[in-house]
Amino acid sequence: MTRVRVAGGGLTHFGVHPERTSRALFGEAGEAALEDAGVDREDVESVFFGNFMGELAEHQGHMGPLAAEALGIDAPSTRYESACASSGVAVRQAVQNVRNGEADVVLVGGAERMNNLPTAETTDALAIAADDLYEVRAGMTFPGAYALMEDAYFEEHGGTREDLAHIAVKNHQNALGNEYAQFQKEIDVETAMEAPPVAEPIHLYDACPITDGAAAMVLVSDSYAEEHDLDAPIAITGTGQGSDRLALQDRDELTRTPAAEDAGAEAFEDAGIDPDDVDLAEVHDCFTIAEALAIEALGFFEPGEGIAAARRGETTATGDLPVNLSGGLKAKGHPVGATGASQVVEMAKLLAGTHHNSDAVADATVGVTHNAGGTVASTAVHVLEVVE
Ligand SMILES: CC(=O)SCCNC(=O)CCNC(=O)[C@H](O)C(C)(C)COP(=O)(O)OP(=O)(O)OC[C@H]1O[C@@H](n2cnc3c(N)ncnc32)[C@H](O)[C@@H]1OP(=O)(O)O
Repeated sequence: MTRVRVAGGGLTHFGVHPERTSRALFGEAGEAALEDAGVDREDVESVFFGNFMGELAEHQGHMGPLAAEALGIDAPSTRYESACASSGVAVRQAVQNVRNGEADVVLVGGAERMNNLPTAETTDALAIAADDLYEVRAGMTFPGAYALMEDAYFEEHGGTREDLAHIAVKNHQNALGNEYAQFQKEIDVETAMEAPPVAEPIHLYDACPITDGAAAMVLVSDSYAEEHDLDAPIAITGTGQGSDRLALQDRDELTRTPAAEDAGAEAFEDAGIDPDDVDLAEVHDCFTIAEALAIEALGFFEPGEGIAAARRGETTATGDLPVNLSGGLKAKGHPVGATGASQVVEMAKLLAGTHHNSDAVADATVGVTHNAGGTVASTAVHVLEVVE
Protein backbone atom coordinates (compact mmCIF):
# COMPACT_ATOMS: atom_id res chain seq x y z
CA MET A 1 0.00 0.00 0.00
CA THR A 2 1.29 3.45 -0.93
CA ARG A 3 2.25 5.63 1.99
CA VAL A 4 0.69 9.12 2.07
CA ARG A 5 2.75 12.17 2.95
CA VAL A 6 1.68 15.68 3.87
CA ALA A 7 3.62 17.74 1.35
CA GLY A 8 2.37 21.11 2.60
CA GLY A 9 -0.46 22.88 4.38
CA GLY A 10 -2.14 26.28 4.44
CA LEU A 11 -4.59 28.12 6.67
CA THR A 12 -6.44 31.41 6.50
CA HIS A 13 -6.79 33.46 9.65
CA PHE A 14 -9.63 31.94 11.68
CA GLY A 15 -11.94 34.69 12.89
CA VAL A 16 -14.70 37.09 11.96
CA HIS A 17 -14.52 37.67 8.21
CA PRO A 18 -18.14 37.92 7.09
CA GLU A 19 -17.21 39.76 3.91
CA ARG A 20 -15.23 36.80 2.55
CA THR A 21 -16.92 33.93 0.69
CA SER A 22 -16.00 30.28 1.28
CA ARG A 23 -14.64 30.27 -2.26
CA ALA A 24 -12.27 33.14 -1.47
CA LEU A 25 -11.23 31.62 1.88
CA PHE A 26 -10.51 28.22 0.32
CA GLY A 27 -8.61 29.87 -2.51
CA GLU A 28 -6.28 31.53 0.00
CA ALA A 29 -5.70 28.37 2.06
CA GLY A 30 -5.23 26.23 -1.04
CA GLU A 31 -2.70 28.64 -2.59
CA ALA A 32 -0.76 28.62 0.69
CA ALA A 33 -0.80 24.81 0.74
CA LEU A 34 0.45 24.52 -2.86
CA GLU A 35 3.22 27.00 -2.16
CA ASP A 36 4.21 25.29 1.09
CA ALA A 37 4.28 21.92 -0.71
CA GLY A 38 6.21 23.19 -3.72
CA VAL A 39 3.79 21.25 -5.92
CA ASP A 40 2.48 22.41 -9.31
CA ARG A 41 -1.30 22.82 -9.44
CA GLU A 42 -1.23 20.97 -12.80
CA ASP A 43 -0.10 17.85 -10.89
CA VAL A 44 -3.19 17.82 -8.60
CA GLU A 45 -5.38 14.91 -9.70
CA SER A 46 -8.35 15.36 -7.36
CA VAL A 47 -9.76 17.93 -4.91
CA PHE A 48 -11.60 16.93 -1.70
CA PHE A 49 -13.53 19.77 -0.08
CA GLY A 50 -15.23 19.78 3.33
CA ASN A 51 -18.12 22.19 3.91
CA PHE A 52 -21.19 21.95 6.13
CA MET A 53 -23.66 24.81 5.90
CA GLY A 54 -22.86 26.34 2.52
CA GLU A 55 -26.43 26.55 1.24
CA LEU A 56 -27.68 27.98 4.53
CA ALA A 57 -24.98 30.58 5.10
CA GLU A 58 -24.29 31.83 1.61
CA HIS A 59 -25.46 31.55 -1.96
CA GLN A 60 -22.37 30.15 -3.60
CA GLY A 61 -23.85 27.34 -5.68
CA HIS A 62 -22.39 23.88 -6.28
CA MET A 63 -19.46 23.88 -3.85
CA GLY A 64 -17.67 20.78 -5.17
CA PRO A 65 -16.42 22.17 -8.48
CA LEU A 66 -16.10 25.65 -6.97
CA ALA A 67 -13.32 24.39 -4.69
CA ALA A 68 -11.11 23.45 -7.65
CA GLU A 69 -12.14 26.55 -9.59
CA ALA A 70 -11.00 28.75 -6.69
CA LEU A 71 -7.49 27.36 -7.21
CA GLY A 72 -7.42 27.13 -10.99
CA ILE A 73 -7.16 23.34 -10.71
CA ASP A 74 -8.50 21.31 -13.60
CA ALA A 75 -9.38 18.05 -11.82
CA PRO A 76 -12.40 16.26 -10.33
CA SER A 77 -13.52 18.14 -7.22
CA THR A 78 -16.04 16.87 -4.67
CA ARG A 79 -17.67 18.32 -1.58
CA TYR A 80 -17.84 16.17 1.57
CA GLU A 81 -20.42 16.89 4.26
CA SER A 82 -20.33 15.25 7.66
CA ALA A 83 -21.40 18.17 9.86
CA CYS A 84 -18.45 19.45 11.93
CA ALA A 85 -16.39 16.44 10.75
CA SER A 86 -16.77 17.37 7.07
CA SER A 87 -13.11 17.98 6.28
CA GLY A 88 -11.89 15.21 8.60
CA VAL A 89 -13.92 12.85 6.43
CA ALA A 90 -12.60 14.58 3.29
CA VAL A 91 -9.03 13.94 4.50
CA ARG A 92 -9.87 10.26 4.98
CA GLN A 93 -11.25 10.02 1.43
CA ALA A 94 -8.16 11.78 0.08
CA VAL A 95 -5.81 9.46 1.99
CA GLN A 96 -7.62 6.41 0.65
CA ASN A 97 -7.50 7.80 -2.89
CA VAL A 98 -3.70 8.04 -2.76
CA ARG A 99 -3.33 4.71 -0.94
CA ASN A 100 -5.44 2.97 -3.59
CA GLY A 101 -3.09 4.22 -6.26
CA GLU A 102 -5.80 6.32 -7.92
CA ALA A 103 -3.78 9.50 -7.54
CA ASP A 104 -0.26 10.59 -6.58
CA VAL A 105 -1.21 14.16 -5.70
CA VAL A 106 -4.46 15.41 -4.15
CA LEU A 107 -5.53 18.64 -2.51
CA VAL A 108 -7.86 18.38 0.48
CA GLY A 109 -9.31 20.91 2.88
CA GLY A 110 -12.44 22.76 3.81
CA ALA A 111 -14.01 26.14 4.37
CA GLU A 112 -16.90 27.68 6.25
CA ARG A 113 -18.43 31.12 6.33
CA MET A 114 -20.52 31.58 9.47
CA ASN A 115 -20.41 35.20 10.59
CA ASN A 116 -22.43 36.68 7.74
CA LEU A 117 -25.58 35.57 9.61
CA PRO A 118 -26.70 36.76 13.06
CA THR A 119 -25.66 34.31 15.83
CA ALA A 120 -29.24 33.05 16.31
CA GLU A 121 -29.51 32.09 12.62
CA THR A 122 -26.10 30.42 12.68
CA THR A 123 -27.22 28.47 15.77
CA ASP A 124 -30.33 27.30 13.87
CA ALA A 125 -28.24 26.35 10.85
CA LEU A 126 -25.77 24.40 12.99
CA ALA A 127 -28.61 22.54 14.69
CA ILE A 128 -29.44 20.61 11.52
CA ALA A 129 -26.38 18.50 12.36
CA ALA A 130 -28.40 17.13 15.30
CA ASP A 131 -31.69 15.22 15.19
CA ASP A 132 -33.70 17.91 13.44
CA LEU A 133 -36.96 15.96 13.49
CA TYR A 134 -37.22 14.98 17.15
CA GLU A 135 -34.74 17.02 19.19
CA VAL A 136 -33.98 20.30 17.41
CA ARG A 137 -37.70 21.02 16.95
CA ALA A 138 -38.11 20.57 20.67
CA GLY A 139 -35.61 23.38 21.19
CA MET A 140 -32.26 21.65 21.39
CA THR A 141 -29.23 23.65 20.21
CA PHE A 142 -25.62 22.47 20.19
CA PRO A 143 -24.72 24.24 23.41
CA GLY A 144 -27.88 22.64 24.86
CA ALA A 145 -26.92 19.15 23.65
CA TYR A 146 -23.40 19.35 25.10
CA ALA A 147 -24.85 20.76 28.32
CA LEU A 148 -26.87 17.53 28.65
CA MET A 149 -23.70 15.49 28.05
CA GLU A 150 -21.81 17.56 30.64
CA ASP A 151 -24.58 17.12 33.24
CA ALA A 152 -24.56 13.36 32.61
CA TYR A 153 -20.76 13.27 32.98
CA PHE A 154 -20.83 15.17 36.29
CA GLU A 155 -23.56 12.85 37.57
CA GLU A 156 -21.71 9.67 36.58
CA HIS A 157 -18.10 10.60 37.29
CA GLY A 158 -18.21 13.70 39.47
CA GLY A 159 -16.32 16.83 38.52
CA THR A 160 -17.21 20.49 38.38
CA ARG A 161 -17.39 23.43 36.00
CA GLU A 162 -14.12 24.58 37.50
CA ASP A 163 -12.39 21.37 36.36
CA LEU A 164 -13.49 22.06 32.80
CA ALA A 165 -12.37 25.68 33.05
CA HIS A 166 -8.80 24.33 33.07
CA ILE A 167 -9.36 23.10 29.51
CA ALA A 168 -10.44 26.58 28.38
CA VAL A 169 -7.47 28.21 30.14
CA LYS A 170 -5.05 25.68 28.58
CA ASN A 171 -6.39 26.07 25.06
CA HIS A 172 -6.35 29.88 25.24
CA GLN A 173 -2.76 29.64 26.50
CA ASN A 174 -1.82 27.35 23.61
CA ALA A 175 -3.28 29.76 21.04
CA LEU A 176 -1.03 32.61 22.19
CA GLY A 177 1.34 33.13 19.30
CA ASN A 178 -0.79 31.20 16.80
CA GLU A 179 -1.20 33.86 14.13
CA TYR A 180 -4.18 31.97 12.64
CA ALA A 181 -6.14 31.78 15.90
CA GLN A 182 -9.37 33.70 16.52
CA PHE A 183 -8.47 34.43 20.14
CA GLN A 184 -4.94 35.16 21.25
CA LYS A 185 -5.72 36.21 24.76
CA GLU A 186 -4.79 34.59 28.02
CA ILE A 187 -7.60 33.84 30.45
CA ASP A 188 -7.66 32.45 33.98
CA VAL A 189 -10.01 30.04 35.72
CA GLU A 190 -11.84 32.90 37.39
CA THR A 191 -12.59 34.59 34.03
CA ALA A 192 -13.98 31.32 32.67
CA MET A 193 -16.08 30.70 35.79
CA GLU A 194 -17.56 34.19 35.80
CA ALA A 195 -18.38 34.36 32.09
CA PRO A 196 -22.08 34.52 31.15
CA PRO A 197 -24.02 31.26 30.76
CA VAL A 198 -24.83 29.94 27.27
CA ALA A 199 -26.73 26.76 28.26
CA GLU A 200 -26.12 25.72 31.88
CA PRO A 201 -23.64 24.34 32.86
CA ILE A 202 -21.92 25.62 29.70
CA HIS A 203 -20.71 29.23 29.93
CA LEU A 204 -19.05 31.43 27.30
CA TYR A 205 -15.52 30.08 27.79
CA ASP A 206 -16.70 26.49 27.56
CA ALA A 207 -17.83 27.12 23.98
CA CYS A 208 -15.98 27.44 20.72
CA PRO A 209 -16.73 30.67 18.88
CA ILE A 210 -18.43 31.19 15.51
CA THR A 211 -15.67 31.37 12.93
CA ASP A 212 -14.97 32.04 9.26
CA GLY A 213 -11.95 30.30 7.81
CA ALA A 214 -10.39 27.67 5.58
CA ALA A 215 -7.66 25.03 5.66
CA ALA A 216 -6.01 22.98 2.93
CA MET A 217 -3.15 20.55 2.41
CA VAL A 218 -1.46 18.73 -0.42
CA LEU A 219 -1.09 14.97 0.05
CA VAL A 220 1.30 12.98 -2.13
CA SER A 221 2.40 9.38 -2.53
CA ASP A 222 5.83 8.31 -1.29
CA SER A 223 6.98 7.84 -4.87
CA TYR A 224 5.89 11.34 -5.96
CA ALA A 225 7.68 12.86 -2.93
CA GLU A 226 10.84 10.96 -3.82
CA GLU A 227 10.72 11.74 -7.55
CA HIS A 228 10.20 15.45 -6.89
CA ASP A 229 12.64 15.60 -4.01
CA LEU A 230 10.01 17.07 -1.68
CA ASP A 231 10.78 17.92 1.92
CA ALA A 232 7.80 15.99 3.38
CA PRO A 233 8.80 14.16 6.58
CA ILE A 234 5.26 13.68 7.93
CA ALA A 235 3.00 10.82 6.81
CA ILE A 236 -0.62 10.03 7.57
CA THR A 237 -0.18 6.43 8.68
CA GLY A 238 -3.62 5.73 10.11
CA THR A 239 -7.20 6.68 9.32
CA GLY A 240 -10.48 5.70 10.98
CA GLN A 241 -14.10 6.73 10.92
CA GLY A 242 -17.11 5.96 13.10
CA SER A 243 -20.81 6.79 13.38
CA ASP A 244 -23.36 6.76 16.21
CA ARG A 245 -27.11 7.17 16.64
CA LEU A 246 -28.01 10.74 15.76
CA ALA A 247 -30.50 11.47 18.56
CA LEU A 248 -29.21 11.74 22.12
CA GLN A 249 -32.43 10.07 23.30
CA ASP A 250 -31.52 6.94 21.29
CA ARG A 251 -28.13 6.48 22.93
CA ASP A 252 -27.39 4.10 25.77
CA GLU A 253 -25.27 6.65 27.60
CA LEU A 254 -24.30 10.29 27.15
CA THR A 255 -20.90 9.97 28.78
CA ARG A 256 -19.24 7.96 26.02
CA THR A 257 -18.72 8.63 22.32
CA PRO A 258 -18.69 5.27 20.49
CA ALA A 259 -18.16 6.90 17.06
CA ALA A 260 -14.86 8.29 18.33
CA GLU A 261 -13.95 5.02 20.07
CA ASP A 262 -14.47 3.13 16.78
CA ALA A 263 -12.66 5.73 14.65
CA GLY A 264 -9.73 5.81 17.07
CA ALA A 265 -9.42 2.01 17.29
CA GLU A 266 -9.50 1.73 13.49
CA ALA A 267 -6.91 4.49 12.98
CA PHE A 268 -4.56 3.05 15.62
CA GLU A 269 -4.81 -0.44 14.13
CA ASP A 270 -4.26 0.98 10.66
CA ALA A 271 -1.09 2.74 11.85
CA GLY A 272 0.00 -0.24 13.94
CA ILE A 273 0.21 1.78 17.16
CA ASP A 274 -1.39 1.87 20.62
CA PRO A 275 -2.77 4.91 22.43
CA ASP A 276 0.39 4.73 24.60
CA ASP A 277 2.55 5.48 21.55
CA VAL A 278 0.88 8.85 20.97
CA ASP A 279 2.90 11.94 21.91
CA LEU A 280 0.29 14.67 21.31
CA ALA A 281 -3.27 15.14 20.09
CA GLU A 282 -5.52 17.71 18.45
CA VAL A 283 -9.10 16.90 19.47
CA HIS A 284 -12.54 18.34 18.78
CA ASP A 285 -13.15 20.61 21.79
CA CYS A 286 -16.27 22.35 20.45
CA PHE A 287 -17.18 22.56 24.14
CA THR A 288 -14.77 21.88 27.01
CA ILE A 289 -16.62 18.68 27.97
CA ALA A 290 -16.03 17.44 24.40
CA GLU A 291 -12.27 17.50 24.94
CA ALA A 292 -12.61 15.32 28.06
CA LEU A 293 -14.85 12.87 26.18
CA ALA A 294 -12.45 12.78 23.21
CA ILE A 295 -9.32 11.92 25.19
CA GLU A 296 -11.24 9.15 26.94
CA ALA A 297 -12.70 7.77 23.69
CA LEU A 298 -9.22 7.61 22.13
CA GLY A 299 -8.01 5.51 25.06
CA PHE A 300 -5.59 8.07 26.50
CA PHE A 301 -7.50 8.18 29.79
CA GLU A 302 -10.00 5.87 31.49
CA PRO A 303 -13.69 6.90 31.42
CA GLY A 304 -14.13 9.61 34.04
CA GLU A 305 -10.43 10.52 34.06
CA GLY A 306 -10.45 13.05 31.17
CA ILE A 307 -11.69 15.89 33.32
CA ALA A 308 -9.28 15.00 36.14
CA ALA A 309 -6.39 14.92 33.67
CA ALA A 310 -7.16 18.51 32.73
CA ARG A 311 -7.33 19.55 36.39
CA ARG A 312 -3.98 17.87 37.06
CA GLY A 313 -2.38 19.62 34.06
CA GLU A 314 -1.54 16.38 32.26
CA THR A 315 -2.72 17.75 28.91
CA THR A 316 -0.94 21.10 29.01
CA ALA A 317 2.05 21.91 26.77
CA THR A 318 4.37 20.58 29.48
CA GLY A 319 2.14 17.66 30.51
CA ASP A 320 2.51 13.97 29.58
CA LEU A 321 0.12 14.29 26.64
CA PRO A 322 -0.20 17.82 25.25
CA VAL A 323 -3.69 18.28 23.81
CA ASN A 324 -4.71 21.04 21.41
CA LEU A 325 -1.40 22.87 21.16
CA SER A 326 -2.97 24.85 18.30
CA GLY A 327 -5.47 26.38 20.74
CA GLY A 328 -8.16 23.90 19.76
CA LEU A 329 -11.59 24.88 18.53
CA LYS A 330 -12.00 26.84 21.77
CA ALA A 331 -9.37 29.46 21.01
CA LYS A 332 -8.21 28.82 17.46
CA GLY A 333 -11.83 28.88 16.31
CA HIS A 334 -14.22 26.46 14.60
CA PRO A 335 -15.06 27.22 10.98
CA VAL A 336 -17.00 23.97 10.88
CA GLY A 337 -16.14 22.60 7.42
CA ALA A 338 -12.46 23.58 7.77
CA THR A 339 -11.79 22.28 11.28
CA GLY A 340 -10.80 18.65 10.61
CA ALA A 341 -8.35 19.63 7.89
CA SER A 342 -6.92 22.43 10.03
CA GLN A 343 -6.16 19.92 12.79
CA VAL A 344 -4.10 17.83 10.35
CA VAL A 345 -2.28 20.92 9.03
CA GLU A 346 -1.46 22.04 12.59
CA MET A 347 -0.38 18.53 13.62
CA ALA A 348 1.91 18.13 10.60
CA LYS A 349 3.60 21.44 11.49
CA LEU A 350 3.85 20.51 15.18
CA LEU A 351 5.61 17.24 14.30
CA ALA A 352 7.78 18.82 11.60
CA GLY A 353 9.05 21.44 14.06
CA THR A 354 7.60 24.41 12.14
CA HIS A 355 4.73 25.29 14.51
CA HIS A 356 4.91 28.05 17.12
CA ASN A 357 4.41 25.36 19.79
CA SER A 358 6.76 22.73 18.30
CA ASP A 359 9.39 23.36 20.96
CA ALA A 360 7.00 21.97 23.58
CA VAL A 361 7.02 18.62 21.75
CA ALA A 362 10.51 18.59 20.25
CA ASP A 363 10.92 14.80 20.58
CA ALA A 364 7.41 13.91 19.43
CA THR A 365 7.03 11.47 16.55
CA VAL A 366 3.36 10.41 16.71
CA GLY A 367 0.32 12.71 16.72
CA VAL A 368 -3.41 12.08 16.50
CA THR A 369 -6.27 14.26 15.22
CA HIS A 370 -9.91 13.74 16.24
CA ASN A 371 -12.68 15.58 14.38
CA ALA A 372 -16.29 15.07 15.50
CA GLY A 373 -19.58 15.83 13.75
CA GLY A 374 -22.74 16.80 15.62
CA THR A 375 -22.96 15.34 19.11
CA VAL A 376 -20.14 12.99 18.03
CA ALA A 377 -22.55 11.19 15.67
CA SER A 378 -19.66 11.01 13.21
CA THR A 379 -15.92 11.09 13.83
CA ALA A 380 -12.76 10.95 11.75
CA VAL A 381 -9.43 10.14 13.41
CA HIS A 382 -5.99 10.35 11.81
CA VAL A 383 -2.55 9.26 12.96
CA LEU A 384 0.42 11.30 11.75
CA GLU A 385 4.02 10.18 12.11
CA VAL A 386 7.49 11.51 11.42
CA VAL A 387 8.86 9.12 8.80
CA GLU A 388 11.80 11.06 7.25
C1 LIG B 1 -19.71 19.07 16.89
C2 LIG B 1 -19.60 20.56 17.00
O1 LIG B 1 -18.57 21.07 16.64
S1 LIG B 1 -20.89 21.47 17.63
C3 LIG B 1 -20.29 23.14 17.75
C4 LIG B 1 -20.80 24.03 16.68
N1 LIG B 1 -20.52 25.40 17.02
C5 LIG B 1 -21.23 26.08 17.95
O2 LIG B 1 -22.17 25.57 18.51
C6 LIG B 1 -20.83 27.51 18.23
C7 LIG B 1 -20.90 27.80 19.71
N2 LIG B 1 -20.70 29.21 19.97
C8 LIG B 1 -21.70 30.12 19.90
O3 LIG B 1 -22.84 29.78 19.57
C9 LIG B 1 -21.40 31.57 20.17
O4 LIG B 1 -20.02 31.81 20.00
C10 LIG B 1 -21.84 32.03 21.59
C11 LIG B 1 -23.35 31.81 21.73
C12 LIG B 1 -21.12 31.23 22.66
C13 LIG B 1 -21.50 33.52 21.75
O5 LIG B 1 -22.15 34.22 20.72
P1 LIG B 1 -22.62 35.74 20.91
O6 LIG B 1 -23.32 35.87 22.21
O7 LIG B 1 -23.34 36.16 19.66
O8 LIG B 1 -21.25 36.49 21.05
P2 LIG B 1 -20.74 37.71 20.20
O9 LIG B 1 -20.29 37.22 18.85
O10 LIG B 1 -21.76 38.81 20.24
O11 LIG B 1 -19.46 38.13 21.00
C14 LIG B 1 -19.51 38.82 22.23
C15 LIG B 1 -18.11 38.84 22.84
O12 LIG B 1 -17.78 37.51 23.28
C16 LIG B 1 -16.62 37.04 22.59
N3 LIG B 1 -16.89 35.64 22.30
C17 LIG B 1 -17.83 35.12 21.48
N4 LIG B 1 -17.80 33.78 21.54
C18 LIG B 1 -16.80 33.45 22.40
C19 LIG B 1 -16.27 32.23 22.85
N5 LIG B 1 -16.78 31.06 22.42
N6 LIG B 1 -15.26 32.25 23.74
C20 LIG B 1 -14.74 33.42 24.18
N7 LIG B 1 -15.21 34.62 23.77
C21 LIG B 1 -16.23 34.63 22.90
C22 LIG B 1 -16.53 37.88 21.34
O13 LIG B 1 -15.21 37.96 20.86
C23 LIG B 1 -17.03 39.21 21.83
O14 LIG B 1 -16.00 39.84 22.56
P3 LIG B 1 -15.82 41.44 22.55
O15 LIG B 1 -17.08 41.99 23.11
O16 LIG B 1 -14.60 41.65 23.39
O17 LIG B 1 -15.63 41.80 21.10
